[in-house]
Formats: sequence, structure tokens, C-alpha cells
Amino acid sequence: MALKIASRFRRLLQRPGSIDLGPYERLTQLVGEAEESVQSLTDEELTEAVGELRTTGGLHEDEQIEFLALAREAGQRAIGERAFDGQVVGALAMLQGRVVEMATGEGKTLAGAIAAAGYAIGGRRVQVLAVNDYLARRDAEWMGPVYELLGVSVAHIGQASTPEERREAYQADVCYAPVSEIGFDVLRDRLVTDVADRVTVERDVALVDEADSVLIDEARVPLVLAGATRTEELDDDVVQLVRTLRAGVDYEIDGDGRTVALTDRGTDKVEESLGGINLYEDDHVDRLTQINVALHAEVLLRKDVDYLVRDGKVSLINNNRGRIAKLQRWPDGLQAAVEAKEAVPVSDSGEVLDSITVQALVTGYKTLCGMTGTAVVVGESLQEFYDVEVAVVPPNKPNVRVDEPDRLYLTVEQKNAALVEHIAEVHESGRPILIGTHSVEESEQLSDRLEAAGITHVVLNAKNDAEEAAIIAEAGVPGTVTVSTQMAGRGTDIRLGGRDESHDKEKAIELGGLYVIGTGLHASRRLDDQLRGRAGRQGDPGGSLFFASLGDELVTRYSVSSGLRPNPDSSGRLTDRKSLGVLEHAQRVADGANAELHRTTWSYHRLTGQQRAILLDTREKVLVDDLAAEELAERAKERYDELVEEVGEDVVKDAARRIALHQLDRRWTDHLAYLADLREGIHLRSLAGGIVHLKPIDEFNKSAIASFDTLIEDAWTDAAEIFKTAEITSEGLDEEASGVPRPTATWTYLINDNPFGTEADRILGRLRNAIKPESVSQSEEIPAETFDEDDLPEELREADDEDLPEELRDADEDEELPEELRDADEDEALPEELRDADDDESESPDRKK
Ligand SMILES: Nc1ncnc2c1ncn2[C@@H]1O[C@H](COP(=O)(O)OP(=O)(O)OP(=O)(O)O)[C@@H](O)[C@H]1O
Repeated sequence: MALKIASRFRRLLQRPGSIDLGPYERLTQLVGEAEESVQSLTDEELTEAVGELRTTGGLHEDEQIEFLALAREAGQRAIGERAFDGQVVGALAMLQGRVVEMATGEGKTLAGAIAAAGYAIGGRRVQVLAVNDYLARRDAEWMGPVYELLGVSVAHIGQASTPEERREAYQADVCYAPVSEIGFDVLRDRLVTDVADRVTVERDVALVDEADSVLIDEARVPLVLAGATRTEELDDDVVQLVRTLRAGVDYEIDGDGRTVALTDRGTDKVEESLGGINLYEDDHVDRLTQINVALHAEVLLRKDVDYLVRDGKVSLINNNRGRIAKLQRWPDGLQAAVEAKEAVPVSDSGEVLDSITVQALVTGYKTLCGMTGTAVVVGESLQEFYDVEVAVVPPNKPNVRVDEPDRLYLTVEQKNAALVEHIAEVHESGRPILIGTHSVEESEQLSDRLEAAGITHVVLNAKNDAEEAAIIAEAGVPGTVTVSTQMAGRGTDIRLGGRDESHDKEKAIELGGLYVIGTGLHASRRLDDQLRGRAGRQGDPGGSLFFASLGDELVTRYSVSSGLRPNPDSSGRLTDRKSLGVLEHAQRVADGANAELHRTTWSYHRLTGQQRAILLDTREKVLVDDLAAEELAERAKERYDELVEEVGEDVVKDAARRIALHQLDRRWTDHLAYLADLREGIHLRSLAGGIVHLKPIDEFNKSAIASFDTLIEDAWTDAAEIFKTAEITSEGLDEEASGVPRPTATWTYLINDNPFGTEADRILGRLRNAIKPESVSQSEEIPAETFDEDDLPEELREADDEDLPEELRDADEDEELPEELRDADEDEALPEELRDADDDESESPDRKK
């Protein structure tokens, strides 16, 4: 009874959303007691003792205790780190499929390695999902000696790994890899025509590092496999022409800054420049598409914010991480348009062969666990989407970091001035400062301001992860000012006094430790906390402070500041509760919007995932069995028998397999394109307030099911037709001549998705719809996009955007919205599926539609 009460009491003390750690703590105590008996073992005996625990059905409790005692000893011997109790508790929780919250610097790397090894000894195969190449390699190598002593094989994968290296790495007991690389391998394996070409293994245990980033923030990011079809070039005259167009006169930017379109005047100008053609005639559809795509690239995609130009190539910046996303590209003509804009060589374009979201990838594992510094606030989402619980492990030494209250200013300019002044003041004392910005562009602007103020500093701007890690590791040296985007150099320990703690560590402590300054609040408190968490590691002193202004994107997008009566002091600072409340409100709305968007996206992807599983089931039978030969022998019997006679049964079976695989893949690619169109059409109809009889998701599912219904049967019918006339000799099938060519090249990328398709999908879809209304069902209900200048606020009508004062350039968004939407707090006026939707990812309804 007493025990029960104690346990209830303990539960009450536990952080909300976290599970009770009591059972793990009791086991950890037993691990401590078992430790002495393993200390006398030689290294060989230790490895042998772990080997004896190897089993196939997972470790029982007493085996877990023994294993953890051995693992603790192995950590001590191999890398001089004896796992603290908290790390053992964390490892135990992960071994039971939990996501563990441990603060920065508490040693997640070792805790994760112990858990991974524990799974491996229990007969499971583990993939540690890292956030980038650098961390995958670093952790695999760092923990390598521990694994070795435990007799557990370990490997890692990075973007540069060859197929052979990947195949071998996946075979290891524990494989560290960026989540995107695993996803791309899964997609590529999906397309093989020979089983021997596969590299991945069955997805068994996923141990996710930075679990909240991967499972929540990036969950809806689709990983895409595209195949080359042709090189798209933009005509130079189109590129030149678009450059002469003027904002607000020849084209208008949509209220949410996400779409752009020609005005009537702009259309006239373009038509005239192209020799008096009518852009809207069927003959000029390609031209119109080119113009619109080029315009989008020219005015909406910003160099150094959306992409960087390096080594003659356009690299996308992953906005979630503020770093270059290698191998990413925009689909279809958009990439070519940006390449033309930047005058770099045009790369191949292609079609989407398959795609999978991070969430769908992760839910494909049999067991999921993970670790992060900030999990508990997304505990409910983790439960909802992945059915995993969070275990919050308290820090080894209490956190003494001082988090100062946010400093709010009226305008962005006032905030920036105060920011630089404050940095200068603190820097004067020599206290090490780490400044977190939201984008590479912002980092560079701040850098200019710091330079003007004579403050020596280093800037991390999306170069490479290893370099960033090396720079940020030195951020704790007195006198250092480091400017960094939120995620740059993450996973790197910032020690006071520098990487080896030899540069005035004592002074750094005396000065109050690392001081983290945020240049603006993030869309979620959790992201703020990630930045703060870089200071005050392992009980070190430290501090944090965020600056904000009512002009920040967070506020202008998600909150209402117009009803306020701000009363700033002479520096523009606001200290009244009501004004400060705006920040919290904006973060709450943004958080809610993201959660809703996540839910909606997932609902759109769930059916596609189920359909993919059905398709893959058939594909697998074709690949490993003789299903294709059986089907085609039945559907084209005469030809089949004839060919067997001519070239032998093995050749015919192989040809049948290749033809069938091609047709299944072809149909799937077309189906995906159809789904993208479908989402687009439904989205536009609901925005237009057209006749929508069903909820958008139901409408989508109904059509998607109907389209998939006959997909496999249609693929067989086509395959049989092709088989009848295919070029098949004793050498095998001539794929090209038979009309079943494989893609000449494939590449992968990832994009920020929203339920209605990627941004580029949407632009292209809209273009298609505007141009060819018959291509989308019920499209007559979709009004063509027209931009009526008279609807614009006076000062925007004729003015070139560049001529406007800065606040107006961005501020016009609100003005453009109908009254009831301007400050719409809970988005009541929006169509249901858009309520709370993240503006960043979805379109805000404006009156043009
Ligand atoms: N048991 C231990 N004994 C001694 N040092 C340890 C132990 N565990 C971890 N460390 C050290 O603590 C530091 C932080 O470890 P680690 O980088 O794994 O933390 P983390 O929790 O992953 O932090 P982040 O949130 O930045 O990823 C490292 O320098 C590591 O060597």
C-alpha cells in the first residue's frame, strides 16, 4: 500500500506527459550493484560475457541488468566514460521503445549507443537515425570502441556512400545514417529490377536522434525519387523578359508572398515582347508556363534564403535547418528557372518516380525509440502519430542557466539596434556569446551590423557540418562572438574554454558561462529551448535572452498586434503584459497550426501509403517469383509459347519480369502525378468556395481509391500488350526498342510539403489548371486567377515594391486580406482544412480566388 502511494506521489512529481521513471531507476540501482562483478573481467572476458547474453527474442530484465553493467564498464574502458545513472535510465527507457528527453550535454550519444547495443544483443537490427552525415559518422566512430568491446558491429552511411558500402553498412548490428539517406535507399530499392541490387534490410529498430526534429518538425517532409526524362532549358528571351517586369505593375505577389502572377498590363507587355502572340492560345501554353515559372523563380525564390549558388550549382537551403540540403532540387521547370536566373548550367529535369514522407518511413519500423533535448512538449503528438511515450530524465547536475525574460520592441529596426547594443555591452566583459538567427540571410545582415559596431565575430552559414561543428565547439572561449542559424553545428558540445577547455575556462565560468542570444522567437517555444539549451550544459553557468519585435514574422503571421496600444520607451522597448502576451499567443497559434497541418498532411499520405503497400506486394512477387511469367503466359499464351521455343524459358521469364515491373512502376508514377493534381484541384475548389459536397480529405480519398482500383489490372493488361510485340532475342529484352525504358538517371531530393502538394506542385498545378481547365475534373468551378489592380491598396497599385518603405513591402499582406480575415484570430473564416494552417506551407485564402 505504502509503495502504491509512493508511486502515485512520484507520478504526480513527474513532468506532465512523461512516464514514471521509477521502474527504470530501480533497475539502474541493480545495474550499479552488478558493476563490481564485471570490473575484474579482462577485455576478452567482457566481450565474451556480452556474447553469452546474445539471444533472439530480446533481453529479459535480469539479462538487461547484466548487459547494462557490462556496457557501463565497456564505456569506461573504451572511451573513459562510465555511463551516469541518468544515461542508464535513458538507455533502459529506449530499450522499452520510449523517446527519452535528456538535456543538452547530458550524454545522449553514449546512452543511445548502449540502447542500440542492447537491442542488438537481444537479436534486433538497429538503425540510428541521425540528422546529418557528419553526426552519423561522428557518433559511429566515437562510439566505435564501445561497440567493439561489446562485440557489436557498427557502421555508418553518408551521402557519398557507394551502393556496396551501403549494403554492407546495413548488414551491421547497428547502422548510423541520416534519416534522408535511409529514405532514399528505401525508395531506390523500391525500383530495382534485380533483387541483388537492393541495399537496405528490413526496417527493425529505429533509434531516432533529435527525435522531435525528425518525428515532428520534419515528419511531413517527403523524400522524393525522381527519374530523368529530359533537360529543360528556359529560353533566354523569357529569362531576360521576366527581368524587365515590375512588381505591382506587371505582376502581383500574392498576400502570403507565396505566389506571383502577371497583371493584365504585364500580360500585354509579355505578349507584345514575344511578337504579339496570345499567351492564352493553346499554341503558346509552353511559353505561358515558362513565363510563370521564370517569374516565380525571379521574384519569390530568394538567393541566400531559399537557395545558395555554389560551384556553379544551385543548392536549396533547408529552411528547417538553415543549411544546405545537398541533392535537393525543385521539381519540374522551377529548378531550371532558378538556374537560368543565376546563369548556371541547367541540370536534368524529371518526373517523380516515388516519394515517401519521413513519418511514413519511420512508421515502417517495428520498434521506434529515440532521444532529444526537447520531447515532453510534443509528447501528445508523439503519442498520436507514433504511439510512443516520452521519458524525461533529469539532469545529472541541476541546470543553473539564467533565462532572462524576452525583450520586446515595437519595430524590427529598434530590435536590431538594441540587439547590437546589448551584444556590444556583454562582449565588453569578454563573456562568450552565441547568437541564434533564423536564416543565413539574417546571419549575414547581423554580421554586417556587428562589423559596423566593431565587434569581431565568426559566422556559421550553412557551409558544411564538420566545419560548423569545429567552429561552434569553440564558442565557449571568452571574448568569442558566434553567429549561427538555429540548427547549425547542432549536436556539438559547447564547452566553456573551448573544445579542450584550455582557453580561460575559469574566466568563462566567472563571466557567467556561455550567453545565448536569440534574434527572434521561433514558431515554437520548443525551438527556443533548443537554442537556449546550448548554454548551461552539465550544470555549467550560462544565460539566455531572446529579442523580439511586433514586426517579427512570428507576430505578423500568427498574432494580433493591431488592437494593442503600445507605449514604448525611447528605445522602442515594450514592457507591458499585454504586448508581451502577443508573443506567447503567436507561438501558441503557430504551434497549433503546425500540429493541424501535420495531421492533415498525414491524413492525405496515409491512403497513398496503403496503396503503395499493395503495389509493393505485387511488385515483390514479380521480382522474386515468377508471377509475371505466369500472368503473361495466361494473357498472351501464343506469344509466350512461341518465345519459349525460340529463346528459352529463362530469357522469357526475365523479359516478362522486366516488362511487368516497368508497367507497374509506370502506372504508379502516373498515379502519383494524378494524386498531386487531385489535391491541387480539391484545394482550389475549396478555396473558391465552389461546390464541394464532401470534406476535402474524403473527396481526395474517394477519387484516389477509384484511380488505384484498376491500377494493377491495367498494368497487367498493358504488360501483355507490350509483351506481344516486344523485342526479345536470346540476348534478352531490348527495353528501349520495346518501349519500356528505365530512367536514364535518378536523383533524390526532399521538400517541405503541405497537404495540397509541394509549393512547386501547386504552382505547376495551378498553371495547368489555368491553362487547360479540362485537365482537372469539375475544373469549370475553378475561377481563373485574376489580379484586379483596383483591389490593391492605393500605394501599391503603381508603385514598384522596391520603392516602398521596408515595413510596407511585407506589411501589405494584411491589407490585402478581406477585413474579417485580417486579424482573424482562430481563423474561423477559413475553409476548414486551412484553419490554423501554417502560412508558410499552405496558401492563405485571399480574395483573388
Ligand atoms: N558518462 C560520461 N562520463 C564522462 N563524460 C561524458 C559521459 N557521457 C557524456 N560525456 C561527455 O559529455 C559531453 C556531452 O555528450 P553528448 O554530446 O553525447 O551530449 P548530448 O546529450 O548528445 O548533447 P547534444 O544535445 O548537444 O546532442 C561529451 O563531451 C561527452 O564526452
